[in-house]
Amino acid sequence: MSEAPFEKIALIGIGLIGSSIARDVKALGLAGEISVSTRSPDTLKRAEELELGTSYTASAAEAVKDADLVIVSVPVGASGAVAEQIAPTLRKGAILTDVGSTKASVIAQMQPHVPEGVHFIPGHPLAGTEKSGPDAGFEGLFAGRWCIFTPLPETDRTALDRLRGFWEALGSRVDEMDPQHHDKVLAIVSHLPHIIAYNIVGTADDLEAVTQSEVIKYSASGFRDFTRLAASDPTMWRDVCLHNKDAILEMLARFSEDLAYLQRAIRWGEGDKLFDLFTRTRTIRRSIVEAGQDVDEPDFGRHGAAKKS
Ligand SMILES: NC(=O)C1=CN([C@@H]2O[C@H](COP(=O)(O)OP(=O)(O)OC[C@H]3O[C@@H](n4cnc5c(N)ncnc54)[C@H](O)[C@@H]3O)[C@@H](O)[C@H]2O)C=CC1
Ligand SMILES: O=C(O)C(=O)Cc1ccc(O)cc1
Repeated sequence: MSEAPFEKIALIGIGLIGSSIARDVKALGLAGEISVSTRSPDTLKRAEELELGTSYTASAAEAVKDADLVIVSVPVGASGAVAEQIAPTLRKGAILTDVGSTKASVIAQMQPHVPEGVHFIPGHPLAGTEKSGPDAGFEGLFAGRWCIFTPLPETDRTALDRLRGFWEALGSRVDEMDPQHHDKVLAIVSHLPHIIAYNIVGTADDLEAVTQSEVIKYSASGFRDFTRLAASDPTMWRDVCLHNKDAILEMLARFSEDLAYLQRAIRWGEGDKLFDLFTRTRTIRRSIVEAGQDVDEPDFGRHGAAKKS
């Protein structure tokens, strides 16, 4: 029998992302042991019922002992506290990574606690859903999706290649980026769409002239797409907003300017302006579909692509 690439993987946080990683690690035999730790006793119990790991503990410090790979999958606002808890028991030579949706803030919170000899490689898989908790995870979530690393200048290349191999085994494609650039890119492609969704659904809920039951009864598919995003985890998205504040505010300012342009064009009946914008945006959608990034298409990236050699 061939040896697993990692002796022991510690998963700190076992919600949608942590539990999806656990399912893949198990299915693909990537670790000899999987220790699971999370703050909430109910979640830890559920992870055990789902047999996501080989050991379970409420103590993150206990979980990381002897682990050669530690993956922190908690809301970004909790990353600093987790790093502080695990610092004293991290094994020398271990790889420490995370999956947080913002990177500059996670680095600022975690790096000061990382002991000498531990390889800290911040990461972000661009894969997920609006659901949360250990039951929401599934095998193959990361297949065909990007995982972005935002390594520090001093990051050890051998450790980085090892972590790259891990994500590639899960079926992901890996890219590297500067953390500030990551935060700007994600602000427009992920954070703003969620904020817009929360806002439009909130606006619909606040209307006096249209009842809530009418919104539900007549919701067209466009509105339904927004409600899916607006059902995303409130803790996670509160943290994303607070921890990528500058980039989000910058993108929101641009968005508001462009919205004012549209508003003006509608007010003054400038159909050509509307038509030109709507034509330009169509090509973006077509490029996404052509690049194979349209995961809403049935069966894309969901069924065992990670298992293909
Ligand atoms: N949900 C998504 O689609 C994606 C989320 N992410 C990022 O992944 C991370 C985890 O997100 P999800 O798995 O979706 O969240 P989740 O809500 O499903 O799970 C979060 C886990 O963290 C634990 N936790 C919370 N605070 C903690 C603390 N202080 N100490 C220890 N454990 C704690 C919870 O008990 C739970 O096990 C977040 O940083 C998020 O930004 C990244 C890509 C996609
Ligand atoms: O559910 C969706 O459409 C998402 O966009 C999931 C998602 C949420 C947060 C991330 O940092 C990455 C992916």
